[in-house]
Amino acid sequence: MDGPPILTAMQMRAAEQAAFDAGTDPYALMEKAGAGAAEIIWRTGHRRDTLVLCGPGNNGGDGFVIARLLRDRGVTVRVAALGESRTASAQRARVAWDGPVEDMLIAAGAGQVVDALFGTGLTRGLEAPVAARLCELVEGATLSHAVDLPSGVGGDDGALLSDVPRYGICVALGAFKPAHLLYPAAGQAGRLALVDLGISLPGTVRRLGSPALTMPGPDAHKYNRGLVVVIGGGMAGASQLAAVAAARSGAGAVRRLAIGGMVAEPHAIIQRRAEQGDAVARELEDERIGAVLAGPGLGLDQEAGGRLTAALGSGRPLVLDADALTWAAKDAALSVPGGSILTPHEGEFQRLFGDLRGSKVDRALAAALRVGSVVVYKGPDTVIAAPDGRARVASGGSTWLSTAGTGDVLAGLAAGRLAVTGDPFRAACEAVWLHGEAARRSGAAFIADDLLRALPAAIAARL
Ligand SMILES: NC(=O)C1=CN([C@@H]2O[C@H](COP(=O)(O)OP(=O)(O)OC[C@H]3O[C@@H](n4cnc5c(N)ncnc54)[C@H](OP(=O)(O)O)[C@@H]3O)[C@@H](O)[C@H]2O)[C@@H](O)CC1
Ligand SMILES: Nc1ncnc2c1ncn2[C@@H]1O[C@H](COP(=O)(O)OP(=O)(O)O)[C@@H](O)[C@H]1O
Ligand SMILES: [K+]
Repeated sequence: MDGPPILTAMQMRAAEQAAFDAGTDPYALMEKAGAGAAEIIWRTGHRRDTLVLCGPGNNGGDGFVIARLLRDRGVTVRVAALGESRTASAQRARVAWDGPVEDMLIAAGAGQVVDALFGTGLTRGLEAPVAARLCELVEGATLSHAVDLPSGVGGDDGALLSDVPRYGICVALGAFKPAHLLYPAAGQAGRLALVDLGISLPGTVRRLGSPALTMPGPDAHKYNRGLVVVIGGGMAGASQLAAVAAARSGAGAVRRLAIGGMVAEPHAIIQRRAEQGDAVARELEDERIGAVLAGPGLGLDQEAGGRLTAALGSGRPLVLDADALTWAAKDAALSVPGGSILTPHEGEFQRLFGDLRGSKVDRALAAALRVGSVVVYKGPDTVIAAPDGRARVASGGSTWLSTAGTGDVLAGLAAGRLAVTGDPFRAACEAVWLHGEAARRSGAAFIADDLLRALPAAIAARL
């Protein structure tokens, strides 16, 4: 579940400084970063003629190292710079490159372009002529690499500070930065590669890794594998999708509390009628219940509010999604019990938490702290945040997920994994991973129901 760390520029500088304080030579670190990047560029580009663009800071210094090492392997390399090198390490790397240095603004293109203009030191957008020339050169190349970051993105929040071209590969140095995973920058970075610089890094914010799941033990029975209750409402299909997802996530038993007519299949879902809050409250007295899901298809009428109130007061572990989040945003009396899982999309997040500051990771962490619960802030870049400061980011998954009902499936998965594990953060991480993996396995133009069918294979892949 723990993918590689994600560091802001300030955290990256602190980690590098700690390494320098412990005796690492700054220039040796630049050589190591440049060598790692050159290796990746060599493996993908081979002998393609190459233009390396070098900026004034250490990112440019990496570029000079890359240029030298590619040339040493027999690649035809040209270097074009944007001004003089301003740091001691970059100046040293520039001297070690003993070939000519062209002016970036007038240099001709090449089959392969390496952007080492700016990395974590970018403080503002590129000047318009520089951004325009960068776009022309990168878009005119067959293969393009961004060194550490695409020049022009806000490394800490993934914003585009000026026009940014789309790269083939982005080689992150030392650690991923938020912009590698957060949109819109993540959409321009292309395929991600990571160079390990061997320095010690903080690990509270990480890329979401694949979970280690386990089979039920020989002592397993339906009630000790996790009992989930899904509270239904006017839109039966939504709570049914969630209920089946919970069942397919590995839970032992799933009950769906329906209003009106029952959904017949699959027969494994236990359907019970509970329209009023008091009927729901009675259903939730069962102490074996490991998770209650409220929200998908719940409704916004008065009876729906009564059913939600019963869930919030049940004392059972909760997953709140969709209409439950809309209720919580508009009715201050409906406070969210700590230790829950909330799964808002962008609109629900805005309604619940308003305009928080910072990157999507910062906003998710602030929201988690405010409600004392795990927040799954959904989207093409989904951030899972815990009140203790941990966060995981899942990005670059199937964009076919942008179809109705996939959020209901995710909420059901979160409830199922919560009942199985009893740990809200772990459950949310496992649910997001399984959801993304089921989408990957479902190919193109799938619908939410198809994700349900892909879940057993997604789980089997992690046993
Ligand atoms: N620390 C290390 O030892 C290691 C670091 N590593 C590498 O260093 C990179 C970070 O290096 P960095 O901090 O030197 O910043 P970098 O991104 O090169 O740019 C800063 C320069 O650009 C300037 N500038 C900013 N914005 C601008 C704009 N819009 N238009 C024009 N100029 C602008 C800014 O000057 P300013 O005008 O803001 O004073 C400054 O001169 C990191 O991403 C990684 O690649 C690796 O080698 C591993 C070892
Ligand atoms: N463009 C996208 N790329 C990847 N995943 C997406 C994209 N759009 C939505 N998703 C994912 O699909 C799901 C949609 O959930 P939600 O918006 O609640 O939809 P619904 O309410 O219709 O079920 C979330 O898990 C979200 O992260
Ligand atoms: K760069």
